[in-house]
Order: sequence, then C-alpha cells, then structure tokens
Amino acid sequence: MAAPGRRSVVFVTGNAKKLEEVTQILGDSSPYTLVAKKIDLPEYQGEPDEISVQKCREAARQIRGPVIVEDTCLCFNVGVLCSAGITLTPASSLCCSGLYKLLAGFEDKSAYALCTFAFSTGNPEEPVKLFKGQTHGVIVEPRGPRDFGWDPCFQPDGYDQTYAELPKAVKNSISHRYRALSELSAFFLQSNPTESPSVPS
Ligand SMILES: O=c1nc[nH]c2c1ncn2[C@H]1C[C@H](O)[C@@H](COP(=O)(O)OP(=O)(O)OP(=O)(O)O)O1
Ligand SMILES: [Mg+2]
Repeated sequence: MAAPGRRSVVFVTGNAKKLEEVTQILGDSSPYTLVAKKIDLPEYQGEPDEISVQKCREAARQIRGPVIVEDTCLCFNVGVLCSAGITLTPASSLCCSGLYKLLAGFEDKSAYALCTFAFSTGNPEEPVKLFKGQTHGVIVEPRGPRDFGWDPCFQPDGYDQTYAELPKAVKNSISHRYRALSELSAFFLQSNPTESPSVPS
C-alpha cells in the first residue's frame, strides 16, 4: 500500500532477489512507492539500451499505465574477442564457475555490472527514459552464497570480497543497482508532481 502523498509506480520483474534489493535500497525515504508485478518479460537481444527500451514498452503495453523495468548485464572488458566487449544477457545462461572458466584464458578479468532502469509513462507515443548505473570489478572463482546470479564471481574494485560475500548493506551501497536507482530517484524528485506517474491504488 502506498504511503499517503507518495506516488506509486508499477515495477515489473520476474526476479524476487532483484525486487528485494530494490526495496532495501529505496527504504522509506524514496520519493515514490514501487508496486511490484511479477511478469516474466521476454529476454530481448541487442545493446543494453535497446533491450531496456523494448522490455519497458512491452511492460507498459501489458500494464497499460506508468511502469518501470530493470535490466542488468555483466559486461567483460576482454578486448580480444570483440572490441566492444562481450555482453551476456541473461547471465543465468552461464553458471558462475562457467563464467570464471570462460575468462580463464584471458589475462584481463575486469568486468562491470551495468544496471538500467527504464520508465514509461504508459503512453506509447512518449519516449522511454533510461537511468543507468555501473560498478567495476573483476571476475573471480566463485565465493560466497550462490542464491543470486553471478554475485559469487563478481568482486567489486576496492573490495576483497565478492558481491555474494559482502554484507547486503554494503553491496546495496556500491552496486550497479544502487547507482541506477539514485538516478531514477533524482528524476522522480525533480519531476513535476502534476506530470508524475501515478497508478490507481
Ligand atoms: O545484482 C545481481 N547480481 C548477480 N546476478 C544478477 C544481478 N542482477 C541480475 N542478475 C542476474 C539475473 C539474471 O540471470 C541476469 C539478468 O537478467 P535480467 O533480465 O536483468 O533479470 P531477470 O530476467 O532475472 O529478471 P527480470 O524479470 O527483471 O528481467 O543477471
Ligand atoms: Mg529478464
């Protein structure tokens, strides 16, 4: 239930761990309330921006109103295979140890997690807005709990623990998702309340 005076917007995701983190990061002080809707959206292919726009348009079509989606990619910096780096979406197609082995032959184990939130007003004529966050790190042999995707094999720069080993509060204060959510929150804070997203409660 949305707090009085606070705007609500539907967040479409099929990933419970993602939703859990988003809820923790936003806390009580966020300028909007997310109303979660569990829908498995298609896994689009393409550049991260394109994927997010397509995903958001489809979510808006289904919800018929203002909607947010989020897409996360793990991007590798190995320049040898492809100058633009390789992007795997979704990372679930590769288990964590597979991910490490994939890079075994490469000296460059650097990578970054890229999170993109996409917002649609629900009007298909209006452009989808994107809000992005990146966290740089290295791919390591998996360490820590294996309950969230590639967390055990991503070690953020400046830390000697993987995302999976770090306390949740620490991951949530440096993560790709945290950074992208800061951008999204700034947008909602700035946006004119009369034009801001709202859904019937
Ligand atoms: O912080 C993260 N730490 C580790 N792994 C993560 C994280 N965030 C996403 N992931 C995994 C889940 C999925 O295997 C892939 C992204 O795919 P992605 O399409 O964004 O997520 P999803 O399909 O699970 O949920 P959704 O319904 O929101 O599309 O990377
Ligand atoms: Mg997905």
